[in-house]
Amino acid sequence: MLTVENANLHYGASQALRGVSIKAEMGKITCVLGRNGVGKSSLLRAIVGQHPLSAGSVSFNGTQLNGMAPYNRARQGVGYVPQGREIFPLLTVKENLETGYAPLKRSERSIPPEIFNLFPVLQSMLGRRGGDLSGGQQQQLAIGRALVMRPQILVLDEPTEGIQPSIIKDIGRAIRYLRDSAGMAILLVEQYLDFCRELADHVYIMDRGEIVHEGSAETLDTSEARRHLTV
Ligand SMILES: Nc1ncnc2c1ncn2[C@@H]1O[C@H](COP(=O)(O)OP(=O)(O)OP(=O)(O)O)[C@@H](O)[C@H]1O
Repeated sequence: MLTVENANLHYGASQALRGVSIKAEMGKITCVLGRNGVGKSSLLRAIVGQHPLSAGSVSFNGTQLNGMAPYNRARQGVGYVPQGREIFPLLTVKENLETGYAPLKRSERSIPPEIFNLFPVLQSMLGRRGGDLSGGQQQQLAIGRALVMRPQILVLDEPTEGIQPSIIKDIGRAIRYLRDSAGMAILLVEQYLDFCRELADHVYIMDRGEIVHEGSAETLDTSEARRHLTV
């Protein structure tokens, strides 16, 4: 289980997270909903080690991650799909996937065939440049790259952003498969309420750097959620 406790995060004098506590259980999909600028990406950056917390803690399956470099968090099993996907446009699809090898030992460096079962388009485009792929294909590539290191938790930053509905369905299916077959923990942040409701087991709503609501996806009060999602 991933546990974030009483997390504060600052950019200079401006505070982006205020006492945030969340949990993401193994074999469950946890979604943090919130509109633009409420601190969702900051929370994920703190979890993967791209920005330090000014107070609070992050732990995964009992190991404290605070102060640990991002590549060591990856070795602990934390996989990350950043907002905007961050695909290398001039590298091929295969080379982009191979960048996921970095935290692995030499003997472990292979692309799990499961990635191509989840996203067949990646296999058919292995030799194409990342920059030639559509936004949806790039999102599938970014998820594939994170899976190369065989994570135990997958952390995704707005996986539906700017993506056509058919590919959103494929991504939802892949996320469910990872939860059900591998017992992976999935933590995703989203603004897209329906995607979150259909997919998540547990939902948090974030507003202005704070968690303002928490509960199971089934009991989520959608009008309350929408109130926090509209400006
Ligand atoms: N590098 C930075 N330097 C200064 N302020 C930042 C930085 N990154 C984010 N912020 C500010 O921190 C707050 C939270 O931003 P964050 O990106 O975490 O929100 P978000 O909910 O992920 O929004 P979005 O969906 O737009 O990414 C915002 O007010 C934002 O302007």
